[in-house]
Amino acid sequence: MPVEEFVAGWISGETFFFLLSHHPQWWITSWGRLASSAWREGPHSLHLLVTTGALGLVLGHPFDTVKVRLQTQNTYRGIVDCMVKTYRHESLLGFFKGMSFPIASIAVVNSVLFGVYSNTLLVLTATSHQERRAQPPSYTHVFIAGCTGGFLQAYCLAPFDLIKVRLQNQTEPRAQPGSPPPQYRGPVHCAASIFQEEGPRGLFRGAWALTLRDTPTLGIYFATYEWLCRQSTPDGQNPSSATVLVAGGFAGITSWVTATPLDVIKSRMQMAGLKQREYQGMLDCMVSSARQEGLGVFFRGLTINSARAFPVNAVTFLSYEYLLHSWG
Ligand SMILES: CN(C)C(=N)NCCC[C@H](N)C(=O)O
Repeated sequence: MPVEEFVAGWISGETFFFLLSHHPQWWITSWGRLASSAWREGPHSLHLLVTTGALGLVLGHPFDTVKVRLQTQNTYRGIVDCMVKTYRHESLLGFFKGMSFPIASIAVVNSVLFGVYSNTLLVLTATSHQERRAQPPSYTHVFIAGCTGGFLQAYCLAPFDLIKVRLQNQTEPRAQPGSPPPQYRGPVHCAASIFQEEGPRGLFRGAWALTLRDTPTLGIYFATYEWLCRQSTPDGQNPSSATVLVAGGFAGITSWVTATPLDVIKSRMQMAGLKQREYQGMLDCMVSSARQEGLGVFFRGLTINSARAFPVNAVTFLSYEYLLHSWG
């Protein structure tokens, strides 16, 4: 099993926005050279990539917080209203609630996703990453491998995602003397409280909706990426950095557009019993949400999530591809 697929997934999971936050001209042209020279230069520069990559998640997190709040709370009239209210009541810090667990888990989650995807393709097509440009896999194989990666990553992601969503939904301002403290004091307290109150299964609340969200949409994610790369690359050649960025960005948007209805249900199931009413199950959540708020409820957070998905996934694919090429 090619271990480098997991390592590339790990590192690309940590490099979101790294170059966006430094020199925008670099990430279009020479991210590959930078990543491969970082690898050759050894652990020190890789460490630099990993730590600065965390900055990417920090920059993307405010968009995610607005998305989660729009999906689970009915107090906002739209993106701007949510931003203004969050800023007024909670200051800039409000946008960064629940960020530490995603930072801690992104490397694990992405290495499972990209590693399982790539190894499933290896099993299905008997071609390694290096051979795949000369002998491209069929879209059916790409789709199946993506679904398999999505299915397995969902289980790694579920507890981290639950804690993120619970913390993002705490709208209390920073603790003032005399004011009631928020329900959760931080991610560890949140995890411990859920564990104590509901047992280990409680940490997997919403996991079914998450699995149903990620299994087909990650198939779509990888198939879109492959299709866009092949459209703009001569046969047998590797796609250019610009192609990888654009294909990765659009793959992110396409998969999130298709994932949004179940993303809304997943977030609501994760909040059930707290700010939301309890649901009998996923179907009950879907039906009662649609009855009370109309079909538009299934597209809440779509715009802001698409804006976030393009840069995040463009850079993820670029770093993943180039790390693999620089080793191969
Ligand atoms: C539609 N889905 C679930 C995905 N495309 N997931 C894979 C990309 C996840 C990336 N860290 C992001 O947050 O966009």
